Amino acid sequence: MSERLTSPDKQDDDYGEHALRPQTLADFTGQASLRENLAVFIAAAKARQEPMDHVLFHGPPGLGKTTLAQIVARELGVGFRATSGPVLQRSGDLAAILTNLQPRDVLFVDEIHRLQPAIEETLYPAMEDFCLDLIIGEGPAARTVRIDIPPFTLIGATTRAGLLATPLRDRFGIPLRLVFYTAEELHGIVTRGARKLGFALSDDGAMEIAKRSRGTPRIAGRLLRRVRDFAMVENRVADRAMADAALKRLEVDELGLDAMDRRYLRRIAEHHGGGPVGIETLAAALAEGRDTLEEVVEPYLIQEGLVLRTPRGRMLGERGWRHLGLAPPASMVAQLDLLRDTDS
Ligand SMILES: Nc1ncnc2c1ncn2[C@@H]1O[C@H](COP(=O)(O)OP(=O)(O)OP(=O)(O)O)[C@@H](O)[C@H]1O
Ligand SMILES: [Mg+2]
Repeated sequence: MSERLTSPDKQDDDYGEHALRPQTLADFTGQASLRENLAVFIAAAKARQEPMDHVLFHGPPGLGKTTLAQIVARELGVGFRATSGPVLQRSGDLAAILTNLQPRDVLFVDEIHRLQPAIEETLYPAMEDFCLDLIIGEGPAARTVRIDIPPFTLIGATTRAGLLATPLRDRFGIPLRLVFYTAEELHGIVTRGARKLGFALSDDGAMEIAKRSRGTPRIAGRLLRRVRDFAMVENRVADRAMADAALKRLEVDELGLDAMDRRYLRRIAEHHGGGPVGIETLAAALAEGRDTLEEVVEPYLIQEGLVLRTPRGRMLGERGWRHLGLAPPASMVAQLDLLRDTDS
């Protein structure tokens, strides 16, 4: 997919993110209940001087999974080692990492739903009993030796918890789901970010960015940096009008949707009468990967009621019709009412 300003996916120019990344749990805005739970587990593990139980962070991209993993290690006062599902190619790679950990260290595995099956198998005894089953030799002479590894905390992150094998998912004692941020929370994040970047952003300017960030801190940070560019060049304080003008020029609309989102919504409205339409059909028509639609485009549209996921495919929600400036056909209104009734 081409680089979209409002895509929650990580992009090349996001190196600017590091400056904004919160370093402690207290510094981390939003995800209140998740944060409270984590604080308890961290305190308990520290008091017992044991490794914390394994944690799985799942939720849409850009909500803070990697950030939280780093914070957990820092708060526990242990080392942090990071790798990812696609990077780990051989069991030996994983064994090398595991045997080199210090006791109670955090091993962070990003995109854990993309682990090779053989590596998953290696991980099971490591997670459960802190040991590895190594195969020594080849052919009939091959034998397995079990070796101990330092007790550690595995922190997995995934945008697709549904794709995790059940035995793997079950081995995480602490599964935590991240949710989209409210505009108020993003307002706080944006305000703090502006302060860190040392630029003048008014309160309503911050709110304008917050409301258009698709509930996602990564996008908020990105929009903040772009608005700052405009403010610098025009030598103005970034207030609401300034932020609005900048975001309009970047084709980010009032709901934070960009051209891709609107293309997706319009496709359902104009070619499928509001749906239901299958995800594969949509992906082909929009020339996008199904994964991208499901992981990156749809979660926010669904959460905002612009799109509904039904057993028979995607439907445009009432809000989706309105956002396009269209009225849903009468037959569609009846269907949507029905769906709403079964929902509640
Ligand atoms: N609660 C927060 N407060 C302030 N900034 C945040 C918060 N959560 C995330 N961020 C910012 O958003 C950026 C993206 O967060 P992060 O990389 O942790 O997301 P992620 O969930 O790991 O995404 P992905 O699924 O793409 O790996 C961070 O660099 C950080 O600057
Ligand atoms: Mg991440």
